[in-house]
Amino acid sequence: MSRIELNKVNKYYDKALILKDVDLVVEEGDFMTLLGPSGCGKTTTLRVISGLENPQSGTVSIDGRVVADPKSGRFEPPAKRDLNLVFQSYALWPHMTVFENVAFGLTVKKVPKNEIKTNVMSALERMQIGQYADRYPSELSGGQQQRVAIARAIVSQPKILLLDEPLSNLDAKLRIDMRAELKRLHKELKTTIIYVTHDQVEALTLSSKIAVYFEGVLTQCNTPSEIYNNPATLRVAEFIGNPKINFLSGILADIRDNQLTVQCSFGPLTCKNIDERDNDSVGIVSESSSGLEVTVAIRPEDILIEKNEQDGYIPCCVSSILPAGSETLLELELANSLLMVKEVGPQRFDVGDTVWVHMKQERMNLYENENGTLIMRAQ
Ligand SMILES: Nc1ncnc2c1ncn2[C@@H]1O[C@H](COP(=O)(O)OP(=O)(O)OP(=O)(O)O)[C@@H](O)[C@H]1O
Repeated sequence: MSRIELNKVNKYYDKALILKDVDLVVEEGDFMTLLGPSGCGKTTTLRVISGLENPQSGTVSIDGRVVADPKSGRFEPPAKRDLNLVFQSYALWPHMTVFENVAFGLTVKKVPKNEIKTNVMSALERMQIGQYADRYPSELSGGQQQRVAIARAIVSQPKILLLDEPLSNLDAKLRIDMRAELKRLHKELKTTIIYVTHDQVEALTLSSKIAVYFEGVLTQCNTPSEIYNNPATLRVAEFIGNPKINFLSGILADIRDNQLTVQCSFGPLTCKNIDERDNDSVGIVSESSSGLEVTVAIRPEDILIEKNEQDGYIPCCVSSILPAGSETLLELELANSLLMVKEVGPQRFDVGDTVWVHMKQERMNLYENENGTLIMRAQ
């Protein structure tokens, strides 16, 4: 187990600034996922942590030991950082058997032969590929090769495992199987894992923490449930969740008696006032905020839908229906907005129906339009 800390890390490739003042703490035993769109700097962060790249400024520390600090010229090479990196491409040696591939690092370190055998077989068994020890990589499926790559990374029992999109070459079913195996592996080995993906489902399923990046800026780092329920910015809210979160824009109209009213094109929406909530990271909504242009964000599963008129419900028209087995997605027209609603269970409505919706007050997040930041969080 190990703790990793990045402090104000800036990384340039040529003149392009790729990582911008990145502060990131990965606690011992964390399964930290770096999540973000293509090109946002996830792999670069892994490379800086591993020592394959040196930042131009800022520091990288492992267990309190500074391993990179351009200011003082300190730079510890990858081999001394007690970590292992698995790339998206498995990079197995084609002329070596599975056993030899996994044993390679230990052989180079001149570990005694019987110890190598025990450790390699234990890593292969852990990845459930012991029976393939004598095969060559070309005789294995993509998923099996991926397991060999992970076995090779864990055989030396590194304190830190860095995984760069390790499941991206697998088909959908294998990805799900391998996710479960990675989760089990993390639980068993208790290694600190830093995992790169642009697949949000993977991130939400596997991680103890998620760091969301956009264009080299670390925008939010928190638990999967906090990232999902209380995204720090409109951009994080839009990026996380499938189907996408609903945004309803309006003007902050009234703040009183712990009630906050946003005037939207279809009428007023009432949310609970921040006074009832205690989170320092959220901006304060005061009476002087009246008139502010804001966006209410609410997830499709947090909207109740009824066939008949109900007190406090808003009428909408069903514009499209997407049945998806155990759930149904409905697109509703609400004034000039479209609202996506997720209903568990079979389809109850038809296109053209008038339905009545209720948005759960306690599930609404409120963002200031000007800078896109969260000013009032859902509970
Ligand atoms: N060796 C390099 N030289 C120059 N630019 C690079 C180099 N490596 C990466 N970049 C650029 O740095 C940016 C961040 O790349 P990085 O690989 O960290 O992104 P990523 O978030 O991992 O993306 P992806 O999800 O597509 O793998 C990209 O714009 C990329 O083109």
